[in-house]
Amino acid sequence: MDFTFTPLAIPEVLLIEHQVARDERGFFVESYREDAFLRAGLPRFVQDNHSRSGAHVLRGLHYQTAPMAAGKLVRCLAGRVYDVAVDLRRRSPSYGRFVAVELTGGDCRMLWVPPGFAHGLLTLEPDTEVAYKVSAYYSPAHDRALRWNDPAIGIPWPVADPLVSAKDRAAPLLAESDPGF
Ligand SMILES: Cc1cn([C@H]2C[C@H](O)[C@@H](COP(=O)(O)OP(=O)(O)O[C@H]3O[C@H](C)C(=O)[C@H](O)[C@H]3O)O2)c(=O)[nH]c1=O
Repeated sequence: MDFTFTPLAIPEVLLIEHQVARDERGFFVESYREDAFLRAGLPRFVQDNHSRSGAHVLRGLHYQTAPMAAGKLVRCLAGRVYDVAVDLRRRSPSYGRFVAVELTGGDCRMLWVPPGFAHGLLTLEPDTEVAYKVSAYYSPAHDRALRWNDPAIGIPWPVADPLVSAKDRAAPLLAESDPGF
């Protein structure tokens, strides 16, 4: 099965689509092939994550600092998410800008969020499940958060008052942070 890798408005962030084998039983996909992803310039992955959330839950904006900066290959398994990547690379022309896509369970699309970007997601339906591969192990010492509703980033989250963890509610603004990329 083939994959297509489409650069978004910030070209390092990719929307990845793949073929689907559908029949009367349902569907089958190859959701990942190392050879195709390495050929597309993505790194190898070392950890798989999976979260389930109720509706209108916002997780993020999160990133890990060097040398544990992690790229994330995000896929929605069930429900619907508004998924966001924020460019934290100081010398990038798109520093502080974001790209957002909506992913739904079974839509067979994934988002590649490279190292150097913060990632956040807002669930739009109950029992939404997201699975994502990461290119660096979780490291609490390098785990950082940015304020989800930082006006300097200006993400138009589709829900005004989502459920956000205490840690994320207390996250610093971009202007108060030094992600170091
Ligand atoms: C990320 C992570 C967390 N944890 C532990 C730490 C906490 O005890 C618990 C929940 O962690 P946290 O509240 O950081 O989980 P999320 O808010 O879903 O954060 C994630 O969601 C946003 C959208 C991301 O992009 C990151 O992958 C990740 O930060 O799992 C682990 O044990 N391993 C891990 O890799």
